[in-house]
Amino acid sequence: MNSVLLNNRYRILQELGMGGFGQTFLAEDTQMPSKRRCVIKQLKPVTGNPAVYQMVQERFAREAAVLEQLGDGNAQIPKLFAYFELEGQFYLVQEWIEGGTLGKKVQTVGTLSEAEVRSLLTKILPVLSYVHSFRIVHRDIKPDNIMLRPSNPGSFSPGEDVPVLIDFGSVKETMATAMSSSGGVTNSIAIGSPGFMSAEQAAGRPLYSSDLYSLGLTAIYMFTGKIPQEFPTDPATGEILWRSYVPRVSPGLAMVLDRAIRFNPRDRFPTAQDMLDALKPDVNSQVSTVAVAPVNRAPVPPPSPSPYGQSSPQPSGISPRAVGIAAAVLAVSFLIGFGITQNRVSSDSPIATPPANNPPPVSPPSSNPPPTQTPPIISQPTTPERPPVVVPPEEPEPPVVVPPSEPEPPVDVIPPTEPEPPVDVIPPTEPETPVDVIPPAEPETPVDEMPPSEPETPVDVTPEPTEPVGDRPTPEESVIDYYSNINNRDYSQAWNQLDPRFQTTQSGDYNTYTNWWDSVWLVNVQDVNVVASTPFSAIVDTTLTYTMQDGKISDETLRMSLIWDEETGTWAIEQTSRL
Ligand SMILES: Nc1ncnc2c1ncn2[C@@H]1O[C@H](COP(=O)(O)OP(=O)(O)OP(=O)(O)O)[C@@H](O)[C@H]1O
Repeated sequence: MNSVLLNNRYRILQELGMGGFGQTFLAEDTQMPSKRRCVIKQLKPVTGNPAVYQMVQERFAREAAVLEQLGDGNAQIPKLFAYFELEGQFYLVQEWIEGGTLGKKVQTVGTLSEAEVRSLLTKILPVLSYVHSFRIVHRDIKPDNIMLRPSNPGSFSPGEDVPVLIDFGSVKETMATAMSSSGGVTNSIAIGSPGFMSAEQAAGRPLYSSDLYSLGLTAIYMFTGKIPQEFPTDPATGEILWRSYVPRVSPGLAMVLDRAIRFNPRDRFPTAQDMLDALKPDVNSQVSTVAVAPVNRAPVPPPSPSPYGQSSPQPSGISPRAVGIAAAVLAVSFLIGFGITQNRVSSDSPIATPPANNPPPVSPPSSNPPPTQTPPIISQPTTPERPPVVVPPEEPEPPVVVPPSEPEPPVDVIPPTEPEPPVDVIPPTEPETPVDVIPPAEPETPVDEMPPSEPETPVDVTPEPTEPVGDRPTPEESVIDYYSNINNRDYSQAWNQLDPRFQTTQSGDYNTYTNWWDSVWLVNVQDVNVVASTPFSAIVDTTLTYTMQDGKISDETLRMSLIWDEETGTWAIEQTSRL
């Protein structure tokens, strides 16, 4: 392969890694005067279906645009130099980051001191904050995906390392696009790395705080050289019990890490900035006691291949209990069901929908009869008089850089938060077969591979996925984005994805809407299937699994009517009804 120029331009110098979606190479760009080095990431889509492949192509182009934007705006994210498609495979050409990964460093020089851990966290959190401001969840924060670039190349001074985030999950997720057995679009696996991945992310619904969870476990790895699966968990709460392995950590930092890795996202820091603030000595006096723990410079055993072929650090001997923890997370995934994963809550993404059947337009599931709804009929083309996007008064429209809007963590852990139903709305009843998913039960069989979300071989497309018009989002994408907003507690964005008529006639008011959704911990989109569509309207059947705050789970399928709003360039949810 050395003599061959990839895309008539890039000379492959060396393979850097091989993962579940392809390979990563170090290459030189023969069309640059300097023959500068670059990293080429080759990605193979999982689908063999031509219709899905076209969708992958389009998503890949969009994700590449996001990666370009991210890399251009932050020195701690590799720049995207180019992207292309060749013989059915997709390629990203990225800036080569000098240095090694954090995982490699711990393996070679040993665990880090508290000062070093703090320093790295303080340098990484602003990058995560930046990434989240683009409404993107990285989804694969772990020691092997943090490069340490010496600030002074040539000298290796641990304190001066600048962490660089590599390997964003969104592109891999795009490659995982597949056709579900019902003909809808789905993702075949959850993206992330077992152990470092939170339960909600394993279930296909990553939140901003999922990255903070992974970062917290990465920090604990820096301290201990142990991957998350090596720690026991509290059987009652699901929390990872790591403190006894780092006896000399200062209480302040221990508290920060404890909160970052809480099982329930509501108990974590809502934003990267919050976590950064908590690390500052002036905010948390306990943190000011920087206990410099003696550094164990004994190298950590080298990693063995992870399920995705990534060089995740692995224990030399994983205890059965540790394996059980990983399996527990995956068990939760199974319980909730792997669904369509849309990590990026794109600003160009329209559409949203509340669980139809319920009272308020955007509310949690219920087994009660839904309010009478108009039968699903393809709606009229968008009326020119359609009012502009309504911004709820309670939550002003986020600024250009949209901050993550996860809810403030409650004081208590996983409180039953069934809100009072609105007067004119039938409250959702308890799901018939509640399943306890918080905390995860110890699974019987350890699983160290991500299971495919769609167990059956995909069936041919019926009907074809909607054809995007230009850069228009598809109805499927819009539905997915809507629920991503719900899961990210970005209610104002979700509310704006409802047609104004739907807002007033079905949802009651914005407060009702948010109260209802607050009773839902996670909505997992299992399947999105376009039943009929025109350029102006679409009927979409969406199968959802709701995990309530109290751990109960219920499923429902909604028939959603979407209309195209030319003014905002988005699909709006006009009405929903339960099938
Ligand atoms: N921009 C970069 N600069 C320098 N080295 C990089 C860069 N990107 C990746 N690498 C190196 O290549 C290795 C493998 O890359 P990467 O993690 O992106 O893919 P992978 O492990 O092959 O598969 P997967 O995408 O499934 O994780 C990394 O661990 C890192 O050492």
